[in-house]
Amino acid sequence: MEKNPTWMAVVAGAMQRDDGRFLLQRRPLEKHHGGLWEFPGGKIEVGESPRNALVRELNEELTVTIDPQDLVAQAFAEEMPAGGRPGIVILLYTVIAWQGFPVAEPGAEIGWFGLAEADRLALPPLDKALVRSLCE
Ligand SMILES: Nc1nc2c([nH]c(=O)n2[C@H]2C[C@H](O)[C@@H](COP(=O)(O)OP(=O)(O)OP(=O)(O)O)O2)c(=O)[nH]1
Repeated sequence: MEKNPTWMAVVAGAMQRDDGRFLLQRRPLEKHHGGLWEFPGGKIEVGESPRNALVRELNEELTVTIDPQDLVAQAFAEEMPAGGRPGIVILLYTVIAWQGFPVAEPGAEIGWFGLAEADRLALPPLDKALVRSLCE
């Protein structure tokens, strides 16, 4: 029997501005959870550590540069496999420092939201729990 073939490991970053707001980005419409707001991040690639995956994703998506040591484990959440889609384990890190000004990729949208406001946005189910972990 195959061991755990159906789970996907995803990393995401919580970037907080001096005014207390967090950066969220809107998923492209054609993707799973299209149009919903989420923390920037993505899938861990083969051979990559979670931290290095997040450093890469945030550079690709937002052009910012991050030292892996500036990532602090914040929360995790999981979604069971369903409808032929793999399960997801998502690891959220707080990004305590970054270099550069976050810029969205062409076609993508980013915004800065207070936690109460973020909680009212259309979020993927896992992100509800992740946003709430930041309120604790
Ligand atoms: N990046 C990100 N993905 C999330 C969040 N919440 C959540 O359920 N997901 C899900 C959506 C996707 O099924 C999966 C991540 O996939 P992705 O499409 O962002 O990853 P990626 O950039 O590596 O994808 P790809 O286009 O290169 O295939 O995790 C979140 O806050 N951030």
